[in-house]
Parts: sequence; C-alpha cells; structure tokens
Amino acid sequence: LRNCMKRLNATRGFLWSDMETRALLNIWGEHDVQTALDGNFRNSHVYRDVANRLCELGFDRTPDQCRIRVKSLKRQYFQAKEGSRKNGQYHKMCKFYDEMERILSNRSLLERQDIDSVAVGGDETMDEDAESTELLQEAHMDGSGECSFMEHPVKTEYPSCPIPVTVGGMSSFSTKQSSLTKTNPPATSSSRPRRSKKRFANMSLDKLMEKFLEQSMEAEDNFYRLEEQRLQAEDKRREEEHSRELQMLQMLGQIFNGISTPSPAPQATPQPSCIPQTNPTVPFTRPPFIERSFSLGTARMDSVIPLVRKTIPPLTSKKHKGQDGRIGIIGGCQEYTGAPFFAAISALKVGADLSHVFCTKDAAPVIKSYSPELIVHPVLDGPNAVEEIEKWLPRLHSLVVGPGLGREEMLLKNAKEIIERAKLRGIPIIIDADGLWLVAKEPSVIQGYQRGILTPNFMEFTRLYEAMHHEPLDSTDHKRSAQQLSIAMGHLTLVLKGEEDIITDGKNMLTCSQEGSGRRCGGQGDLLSGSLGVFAHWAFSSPPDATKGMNPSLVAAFGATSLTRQCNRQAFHKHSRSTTTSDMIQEISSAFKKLFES
Ligand SMILES: NC(=O)C1=CN([C@@H]2O[C@H](COP(=O)(O)OP(=O)(O)OC[C@H]3O[C@@H](n4cnc5c(N)ncnc54)[C@H](OP(=O)(O)O)[C@@H]3O)[C@@H](O)[C@H]2O)[C@@H](O)CC1
Ligand SMILES: Nc1ncnc2c1ncn2[C@@H]1O[C@H](COP(=O)(O)OP(=O)(O)OP(=O)(O)O)[C@@H](O)[C@H]1O
Repeated sequence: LRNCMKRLNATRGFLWSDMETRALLNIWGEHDVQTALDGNFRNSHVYRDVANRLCELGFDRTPDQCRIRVKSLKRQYFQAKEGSRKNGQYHKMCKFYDEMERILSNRSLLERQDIDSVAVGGDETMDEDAESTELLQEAHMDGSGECSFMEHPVKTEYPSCPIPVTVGGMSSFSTKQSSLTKTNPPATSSSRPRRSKKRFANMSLDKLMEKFLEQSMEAEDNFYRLEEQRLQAEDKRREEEHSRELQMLQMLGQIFNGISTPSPAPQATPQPSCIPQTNPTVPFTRPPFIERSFSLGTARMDSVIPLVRKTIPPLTSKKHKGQDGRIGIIGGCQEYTGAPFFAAISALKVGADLSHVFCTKDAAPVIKSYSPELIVHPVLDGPNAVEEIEKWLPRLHSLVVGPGLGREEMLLKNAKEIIERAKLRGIPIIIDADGLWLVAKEPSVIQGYQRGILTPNFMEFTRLYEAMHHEPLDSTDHKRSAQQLSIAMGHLTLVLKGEEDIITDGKNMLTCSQEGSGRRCGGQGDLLSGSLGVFAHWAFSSPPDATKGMNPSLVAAFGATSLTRQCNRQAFHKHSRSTTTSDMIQEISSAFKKLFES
C-alpha cells in the first residue's frame, strides 16, 4: 500500500487532498517555519523540514512539492483577497482562504507588502495564458519530482505576473525569466503578443480570475481522469501478468508430474485411472473451476457423503489384519509427543488396522506410554533413519508427515528423504504441521505429486502461499488463494482449515462447513491428518466408480474434515469449554457412525 501511495504521489504531484493540504498549512503556518521563511533567502532547507514533518503525519511529499503547493495556495489566496476587496465574491473561490488569512496576517508587514504588490500588479497585467502555462509546468515538475528553480530565493515565489519586483536586491522577474526562457517567453507587457492583450484588454479582472480558476479546476479534473485510466490499465496489465505466471506454474507442475508420478504402487491396490492423466505436450487450457459448497444436513452435502461411504471398506470376516489400513506417522520429538499420538490413534479409531509412529529416540517411550495400541519406532533421529523407515514403506498404505516433527534441520532432512522414497511407491502422503514448514522451504519435495495432500491451518497456508507466490497473501478471498496455491503446487489437494474447511485441487472445490463448536483446543488438526491418512488410503484403493470420477483426494479430505468437525461438535456437547482433543477422539466412533454408517 505504501509503495502504491508513493507511486501515486509521484504521479499526482499537484493533486493534494484537502486533508493533506490542511496538514501542510498547519505545518507551514507554524511560527518557526514562518520565521525561517521570512529570514532566509534560501528556503529549500525549510521545505525539507516541512516535508519531513508532513511525512510524520503519514503524507509522503517531496520538499519541492510542498513548496509549489504553498506557492499555488498563496497565489489563490491573494487573487481571492484582491477580488474580495473589489466585490466580495472571490473569498469563496479560495478553499483555504481562512487558513491562509490566519497565517499570512501574522507575517511581517514588509513581507505582506511585497506579496501584495505582486498580487496587485498581477491584477493589472494578468495574462491568462502565461498563468495557466506556469501552473501546468508546476504540475509537470511535481510529477517528475524535479524543479528547475528549487534553490531560488524565497521572494521569487510570486512572479507569476509580468511586473518585475525587486526583492533583496534581485529582480524576481529576471530570475523567473531565466528559468522559463525555453518554454514560457517573458510575459512583460511589452513582449506579450498583441493578440493576447487585445483579447483580454476588455475583460474585467473578475472575469479573468473566474476563467483562470475554471481552467485550473478543469485541468485538475482531466489529470485525475487520466491518472485513473492509467492506474486501471496498469492493474489490468498486472492481473494478466499474474494469470500468465499461474499458467506457467501449472504447466511446470504438469510437466513435473509427468516426470515424477510413479508407476502404480504394487502394494497399495492403487487406482491409476483416478490419478489425473496429464500430458505435458498438450497446451494448457485453464480448467473449468467447479465449486461445490456442502454443509451437513443439506441436500447437496448428501451428494459427497455417499461417495465417502462408497470408499469405506466393509467389515467382513474374510480379511486379515492390516488390510483395512496400515498408516505411518512421521513425527514426534522431545517437545511434541501429543501430536503424533493424536494422529496415530485417530487413524486407528477411524478404522485402520495398524498405526506406526516414527519418532525420535527420546519421544518414543512417552508416545508408547500413551497407548499400547500404537507401534512406535524410535528411529527418526538415528544415524540410519531413512533406511530404517524405508524398510517399512512397502507395508504402509499411507503416510502422515509432520505432526510433532519439530523443525530441527536433521529431522526435516530425514522427513524430506522419506517423502521422496514414499513418492516412488505411490503412497498417499498427507503433510501437516511441521511437514508444511518443510514444504514452504522446499516445495519441490511434494509439488505435482497427485497423491499428496496438504492440510494447512491459516498460518501454515500463509507461509506456503508466500513461499510460492513471493507476494503477501490476499486474505480477503481464501478460496481463490487456495485455488492459486493448489495450482502452483501442481494441483495438489489442499485442505485449508478454518471456520469452513476449504478443499481444492485447483480444478474443483469443496467446502465443509459442518457445524463444529467454538472450542479450538490444540491437536484437532492432528485428529484430522491422522484420519485423513485412512480415508486417503481407502479412496485411492476404491474402484474409480466409487468416487464417480471425482479426485479421490477430495473425497477423502471431505470425509476427514466432516468427521473432525462432527467429533468437535459432539465432544463439545458433552464437555463444553473443557473439551480437549482426547474428548474428540472418544467421539470418533459415534461420529463416524452418524455420518457414514447410518
Ligand atoms: N499436544 C501436542 O503435542 C501438540 C503439538 N502440536 C505440534 O506443535 C508443532 C507446532 O505447531 P503449531 O501449529 O503450534 O506451529 P506454528 O505453525 O508455528 O503456529 C504457531 C503460531 O501460529 C499461529 N496460528 C496457529 N494457528 C493459526 C490459525 N488457524 N490462524 C492464525 N494463526 C494461527 C499462532 O500464533 P499466535 O496466535 O499465538 O500469535 C501460533 O502460536 C507441530 O509439530 C504440531 O504438530 C500441535 O499439533 C498441537 C498439539
Ligand atoms: N474457526 C473455526 N471454526 C470451526 N471449526 C474450526 C475452526 N478452525 C478450525 N476448525 C476445525 O478444527 C480443525 C483443525 O483446524 P486447526 O486450525 O485447529 O488445525 P491446526 O492448527 O493444524 O491444529 P493443531 O492444533 O493440531 O496444530 C479444522 O479442520 C476444523 O474442523
């Protein structure tokens, strides 16, 4: 915004708002400023000070712009004053008459006499063309930020009229003339063209003044209009550029996807046809963007919940342990033991058969002690962490990376390597919490991987967005920003958590606004990511017709967000303000039944 204001100021040199002008007059009217101006031949340092004080009030103006504005105000004031003296009507034509009157009436008599003599002289010899030209030149100077007579003595501020006034031993006319010789021939009565004289000879001063003020206002209006058009054109150009960048990123994502999407994983009963097939040689066309908003209880919600249901494997006596899901959690360090536990136990409660936690050595006994149901591997900070964990990858159906991982360099490096190896096996990967920190640092670790799902909260989302787009997030339109980020990440599925959970793969969008509660205890996100690990495995293992062609990641994400919110609602109903994530986990069973099995 500040840069924008600067740009505007640079181009709108002579367009001052009333507020700005009043601030300037307050400063300019201060005793020390007036004294400095009265007593000094050179005034540039005084206007530097004025500009600085103006800046402190939030108005960005150059000393030159301040000086020229004051000069123009003084001219208007004296013209109005003189007009007033004659017939009283000009007073209202100088908007800041009263302020100017207050300030200038305090100035020394000598100064006022000098000024008055200039103004009065101007009345007699006023040349409309010369005056307008000068104003336009000032406007131009403001715009360029330059002024050819910036260092001129203070008394030479008023020679808009052709009468030379001797001040401080210098002729203001000759000074002005020298700076304007190229564009504005000296406007003495002798050198002015006769045509002009004839034209205005019979015009009364009142008329001339009116005409001049009209023209000034017209010029100002024109300038505003042109400036607005220019800014609009610029906005449009920037928007087009931005959309081109997005298209480029999308193409890169598709190309990347073409390179990195592995052949179907042998162990995960994958559904290759569910993975959007991309052909990098096909020219990019912006996909139609379909938004579907769902909230539980509405008819439309019912059209996605059945898709989730269809992906849920039936409970039969024909299956053996592990077939309904073996989920791996990468996370858990000295500080954070709760997060990986919440994720892992949620996966089990949703219906996975086995839940593994790969954590640091010191976190393992703590996590183990929370629950005997979890399988805990104290390997994440070991010397062969990646190899140790890779041994398990063929047995895992999905991976949740990040809950309680921490941000230690070595742990992030191991997590990155594990993601790379899981990708080679086509394992669905959910990235949450500190895993998203890693992605913000190195987006390529997951970019374009069609079985990757990111689950950022708003903070994590902002970090990711800014890392990808190199510009601040526009927080007014979450859906649009989520779509942009998903596209930039190569159509990765993104779950932006919040008041409503926004789920998008850049082409389609679902929003889950199932009623939860006002309780925001830590760990709810871990419940979501752990359960999503299971839903993702189920969705990717289902036949394509189960999801009716919809991206399995979207269906899985919708299932997990609905469930998390339903748990929150139910737990809150029982525990109100005391609700914790453990209470929510207790509700998984009945919330699941209510949503997907009733
Ligand atoms: N029991 C456990 O073991 C748990 C462990 N956990 C683990 O902790 C690790 C760090 O995760 P993290 O989320 O605290 O870290 P990070 O992203 O730096 O956020 C820090 C700051 O961001 C802000 N903020 C947060 N959300 C926001 C929002 N929606 N909208 C806006 N702002 C938001 C907020 O700033 P504040 O409001 O305090 O100024 C907050 O302080 C990670 O491994 C995770 O898994 C958790 O899972 C909880 C249970
Ligand atoms: N403002 C909200 N209104 C209603 N529900 C919300 C709101 N914010 C979050 N939630 C619910 O909580 C879930 C987790 O979101 P949250 O922002 O707490 O994640 P998180 O910060 O990653 O969690 P964690 O505490 O595990 O780090 C969301 O999926 C959503 O269901």
